[in-house]
Amino acid sequence: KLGMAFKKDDNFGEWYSEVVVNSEMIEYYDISGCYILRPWAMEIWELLKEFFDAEIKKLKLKPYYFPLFVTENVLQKEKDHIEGFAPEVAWVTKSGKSDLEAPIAIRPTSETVMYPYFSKWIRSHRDLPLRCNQWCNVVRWEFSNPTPFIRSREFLWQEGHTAFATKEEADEEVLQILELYRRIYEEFLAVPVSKGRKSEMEKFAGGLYTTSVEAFIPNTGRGIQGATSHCLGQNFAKMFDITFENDKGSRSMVWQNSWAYTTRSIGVMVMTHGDDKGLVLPPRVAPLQVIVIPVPYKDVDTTAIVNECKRIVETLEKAGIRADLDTRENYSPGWKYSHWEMKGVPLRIEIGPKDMANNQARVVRRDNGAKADVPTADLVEQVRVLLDGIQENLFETAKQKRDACLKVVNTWDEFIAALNDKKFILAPWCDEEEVEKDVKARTKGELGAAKTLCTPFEQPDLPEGTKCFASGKPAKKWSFWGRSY
Ligand SMILES: O=C1CCCN[C@@H]1CCCn1cnc2ccccc2c1=O
Repeated sequence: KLGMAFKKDDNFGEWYSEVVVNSEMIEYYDISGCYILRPWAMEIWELLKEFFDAEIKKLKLKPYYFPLFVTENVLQKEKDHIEGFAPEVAWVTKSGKSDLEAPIAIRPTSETVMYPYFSKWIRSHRDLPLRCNQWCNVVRWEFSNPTPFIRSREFLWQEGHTAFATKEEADEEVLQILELYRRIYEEFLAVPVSKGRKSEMEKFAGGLYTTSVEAFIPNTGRGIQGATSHCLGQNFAKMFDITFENDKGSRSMVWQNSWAYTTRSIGVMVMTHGDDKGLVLPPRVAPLQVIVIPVPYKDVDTTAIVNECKRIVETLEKAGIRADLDTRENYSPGWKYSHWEMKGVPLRIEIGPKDMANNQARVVRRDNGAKADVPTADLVEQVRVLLDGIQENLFETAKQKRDACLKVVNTWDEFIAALNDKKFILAPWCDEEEVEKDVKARTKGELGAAKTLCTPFEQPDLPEGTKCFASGKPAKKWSFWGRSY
């Protein structure tokens, strides 16, 4: 498939669907909200997993795999965590023609699957900290508009579940994991995010507090939660009787965390960097960083050109660069340029007779189209410099675009104007939940209501007497507000 039918700034939804399909990341499936993840997506997921897994192993996380299924009564165990989510739970009710005795739920998350066993495994403080991570799929049978990677009824994630003897240890880990999520987004996906704390209304109801990294999509003017790291306090310990014998010989409840990032992160990257030629991949997550294309010429020795391409690919691969060549004879060089641009490959190397004669390679950047003739002797070094330059340029460009959407407001009218202008809003808030609910009520409409996205850890100065933009009461903090995914 060559060329895009939709432009990013004209029809974002159609553009996005076209990019994820034409770049061969996604194949649509015949069940709504379910998608096939093809190698071009899975290889990105695997590159992120490689980084994250290595980092959490340094934090002493151990790999587990728990069952996909959970019984009804165990799922209902923690009331406030389930309330509101119940409609999304998918149930198995039959096997073959016969009904199951009792319906079995498919995990939408694994707290209730795991914690009865945490209770069994944790006896004394010597069993702590317990640090459990699993890479798996979860199912949430949502009904709002399904979007590849961003909102699907099944998705892949990692979920970490940890238990500590003290709140201090839990508090520390919440932030260590949140920093890893920031690195996933900013250092790998080249997407700027804001670290902060969710409001009492937006947090995970079953927990004590929720922190998150929040991204923003300028084209739609919507915030999007990138990843989340909760301190659960002792709520689940109470429900599932997860206690340990403390040094006074009595029993104490553990302090727990749970945290996750999902395949949604890939969708955020696509939305952030993609352009009207298709996907644009940050080199650190590109399954292929360099594509080498022979440009044969009539009555010129094509074999020599193809051999030079092979030599270049081998040299790059030996240097740890993910490279390949496209020698398909039934496609023109021009067709190949468009094809690999659609797939977002960061660098293209063209080798024609002139390049051969001059012992050079024509190197073309996907992010800004810049072309350079590089002596083949310097190729590895120059490719590394270019790949780092692309990674940096994509992040800086995304950061500038996101910051250009940021609007600081002080009054309701400014807030509404900014909301209608698709801005990422920073506003002084009195921190009252009634006001949060009121803002939702006053902004609901077909685009969805505005809500708090997070209260950023980095708080701008809040002068004495600053008033809440919505209630006029004394403001207590600056918070990010906006419509969201
Ligand atoms: O975020 C995380 C991080 C990873 C572990 N789980 C927590 C909290 C999940 C919250 N949640 C989200 N959707 C749900 C859907 C159905 C049932 C339950 C739930 C549910 O508990």
